[in-house]
Amino acid sequence: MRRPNLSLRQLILLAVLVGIAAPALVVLTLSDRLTRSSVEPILASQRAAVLSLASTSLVDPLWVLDESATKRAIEQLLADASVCSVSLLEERPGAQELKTAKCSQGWPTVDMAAGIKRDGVVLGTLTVGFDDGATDKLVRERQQQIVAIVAFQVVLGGVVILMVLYTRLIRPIDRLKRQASAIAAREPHEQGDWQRGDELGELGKHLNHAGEQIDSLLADMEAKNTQLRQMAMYDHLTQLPNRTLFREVFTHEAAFARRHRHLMALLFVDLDRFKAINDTMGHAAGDRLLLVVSERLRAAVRGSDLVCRISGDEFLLLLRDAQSADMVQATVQRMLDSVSEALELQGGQQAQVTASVGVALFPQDGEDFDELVRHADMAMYQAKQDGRARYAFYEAHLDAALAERMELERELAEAIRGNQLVLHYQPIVDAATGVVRAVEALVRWQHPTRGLLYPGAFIQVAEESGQIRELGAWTLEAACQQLSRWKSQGRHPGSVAVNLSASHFRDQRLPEQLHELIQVHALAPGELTIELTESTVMSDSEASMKTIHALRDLGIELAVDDFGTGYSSLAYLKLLRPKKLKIDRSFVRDVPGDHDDCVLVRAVLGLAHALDIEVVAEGVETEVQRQFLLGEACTLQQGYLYSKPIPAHDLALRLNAWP
Ligand SMILES: Nc1nc2c(ncn2[C@@H]2O[C@@H]3COP(=O)(O)O[C@H]4[C@@H](O)[C@H](n5cnc6c(=O)[nH]c(N)nc65)O[C@@H]4COP(=O)(O)O[C@H]3[C@H]2O)c(=O)[nH]1
Repeated sequence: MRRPNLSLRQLILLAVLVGIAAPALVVLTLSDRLTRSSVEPILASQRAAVLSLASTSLVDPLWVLDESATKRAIEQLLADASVCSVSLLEERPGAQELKTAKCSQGWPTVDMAAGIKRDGVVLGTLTVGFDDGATDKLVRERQQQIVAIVAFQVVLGGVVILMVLYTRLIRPIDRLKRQASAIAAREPHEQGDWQRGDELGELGKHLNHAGEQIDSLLADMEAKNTQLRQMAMYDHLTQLPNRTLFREVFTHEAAFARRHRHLMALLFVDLDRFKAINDTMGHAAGDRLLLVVSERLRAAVRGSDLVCRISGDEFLLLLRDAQSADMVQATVQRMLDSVSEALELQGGQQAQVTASVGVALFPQDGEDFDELVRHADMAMYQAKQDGRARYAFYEAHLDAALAERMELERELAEAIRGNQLVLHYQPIVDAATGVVRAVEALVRWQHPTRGLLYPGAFIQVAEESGQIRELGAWTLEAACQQLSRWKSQGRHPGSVAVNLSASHFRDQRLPEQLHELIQVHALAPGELTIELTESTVMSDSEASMKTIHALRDLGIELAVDDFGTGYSSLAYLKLLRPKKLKIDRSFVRDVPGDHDDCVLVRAVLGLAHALDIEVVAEGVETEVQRQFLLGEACTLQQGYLYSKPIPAHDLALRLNAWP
């Protein structure tokens, strides 16, 4: 059976009512019987006493037959309030029964009789009719008293119990309930003042404590939630929205723009050569630069436009109400100008960075976020291809070629990290003796689907995407490791040459890194040759020269690669003082048949000998070329005539065979 759903207050009230009123009712119900049972013996003994007294008072008058005294005694008896009627029957012969009554006919009476005796002689019988209505009256009076007492008890008991229960139980429980509800509903609530030492006081104190803990947990959770939301939706460095939030806002705005036929522009901004700046100036400087750039981007657009950072040096911007392509163009140009202004980094370092921007318009260049971002990304690539520090609008025909190129970049990043790169080695031989003097490490990419790729297929991509630094680091590590392994196997190929490109030389930390590498692999500095091209030295010559000098100071050898193909500056050659010059194979290819090439080779050899620089002829494919070069005292030669670049394992077998 379901219990009625009563509140505590109702239940207590009910309990009090039942607990107090029920006994009272029982008392009242039984009071008639109880009163009667207590009153009746009293009345009976009173009546017996009256009867006995009356019969005693009649003894003498009856003995002496004094009629008047008998009457007086009977009248006296009749005067008693409890007596209704008196009847006297004398025992003497001829005596008449004497009957007197004062109550009306039919009045309830209780008749009691007693014999009147003297010296054992029965003189008569006295019968007294006692008023039975007196019993009821007495019982009623008693009952009224009981009712009054019970009522007083019920009221007083009820009031006292209810007051105590209300002040000591119901009210505190109400307070506890309110406090607990406020805690549960996470409403602001005050601590209860629980001074009392009973169970409710204890409970109140526990609730206060629990409330405090819940408040602090909630505050903690709130703070964590805010932090998580901040982390999930905003970039931690610049505090700009991140891609997730940008996508949300874009989706919302796109629906609005579609309804109101507004034009929106999505801008993909990528900083040019940021990675190089980050690597050369350090990460703190890179972070500061990103902060300044993000400020500039924000300032260049309207407050209602959205700027977000999606990764290292990439930003997305949403121009909500673009109005026209011309307006977008003006905004983007303003933005590019602002970004490229010189800025001061910590410690007064000056820096300058430019950005390439790709623009895709909504809805014409893409219906959804991913498509639009992809197209803006492609347009940004186009801007990079066009020479950086500029913008390009997405055009449908960009798709195929750029997508392929971007895919290649992504794959290359995976390749560098996923160990898909391998080094092949090509010996540099003393043509007079056939002894291997050195090996050049040349990188290959073991592509998972396209087979072995040669540097021509990916070095430029690595250069342009900034991945060349990572690739170079990998090559240096792998080459040094290999040389060290050969050495430990007793097969020393002289030294190993590694190609590094211009951006490596802009990094002032390169000497330190190479020094560490040499130490780790227990190589002598002279066992590592760095090949660089003339154009490397020419670009950003001041910074590169600093690095080059530091390398030379370390004892690391330098070789100028492809000599003769760049803007050969003799002044630089003097400054560089490389250990080796490598005559480009385009000059070797046609010797001795081509007179000009022969003159050029001789000139280079003459110059190098004068400056005490060794010369390596590249691309030697034929015996005739070998003989010609030997005849010109160019003994160090490299080319297919001796060996193509081959895997380390194959080269080791060859080294066994060579003197
Ligand atoms: N036709 C012909 N070619 C010959 C002959 N002997 C050698 N070669 C090729 O000439 C290139 C010599 O390397 P390089 O001038 O440093 O030119 C290299 C170098 O500038 C660059 N490269 C290679 N590996 C790396 C690397 O690890 N880092 C960087 N930054 N560049 C690299 O890629 C260029 C091309 O490398 P590869 O394709 O391996 O091409 C190699 C080699 O296979 C020959 O007798 N005839």
